[in-house]
Amino acid sequence: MQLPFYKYQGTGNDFIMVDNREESFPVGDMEYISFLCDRRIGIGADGLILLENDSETDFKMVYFNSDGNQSSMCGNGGRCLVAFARYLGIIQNTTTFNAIDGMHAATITDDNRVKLQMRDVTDVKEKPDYTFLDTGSPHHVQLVDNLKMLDVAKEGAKLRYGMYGQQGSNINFVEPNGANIFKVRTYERGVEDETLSCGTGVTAVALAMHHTKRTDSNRVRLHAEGGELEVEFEVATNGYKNVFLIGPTKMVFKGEIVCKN
Ligand SMILES: N[C@@H](CCC[C@H](N)C(=O)O)C(=O)O
Repeated sequence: MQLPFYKYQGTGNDFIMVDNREESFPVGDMEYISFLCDRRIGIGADGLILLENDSETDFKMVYFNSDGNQSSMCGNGGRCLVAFARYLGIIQNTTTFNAIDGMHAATITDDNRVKLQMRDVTDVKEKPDYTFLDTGSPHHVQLVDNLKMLDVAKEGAKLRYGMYGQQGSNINFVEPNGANIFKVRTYERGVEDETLSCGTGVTAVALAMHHTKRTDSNRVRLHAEGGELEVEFEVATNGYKNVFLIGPTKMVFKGEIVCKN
């Protein structure tokens, strides 16, 4: 087996990218996907993304977590896939593509960041200690005092399994860091560990901070462990619309998969 692959990262959330327009990738093989994402015996990544043909838009995004399961929307992965589509010559600086949560529009800005439209959010559940919302993937958002010292892998796993069971949720811990700026660390389901950044996660944090009146701005900066992202949005009658996730992406290497597992 000889299969070209590319590796991208967006604020430290890293992905194996495969151009699957000719349908050569073994899509149903979970074990193979988790092997490729394994950081010791495989390539290593938080997830694997296939770029496929789509009849309605420029391309289709098919996303797998590093455990090999196909999952819900990945914001950083979507941004990286837009950069990959431009690299492949499929698009120029604007695009629409289909993903598991519907159609997304995106633009590559003059400073080379990818601005990705996320789905509208209509249901924000505000609880005394946390907020829960779905920004394409499910997210628990919780304020903490000493984010730097928090054992995110341990505390995230406790909540992910304890509160949300087998289906799970991603868990975001947040600390305000100035006007309209928040520090975020995320435990990702499907990676079952802390990742350096989560795009749907920081989007959820920005909306949750606005909903709970910790910011009144509709443009919020988020400091993830792997870099800075911005989220813009408009308030709608029943939630949020025109939600955009903005940040850098980078191709870090390309190679060839030469074995099965
Ligand atoms: N890293 C992603 C989120 C990927 C999906 C998540 N692990 C899940 O299964 O819900 C992002 O950037 O949004």
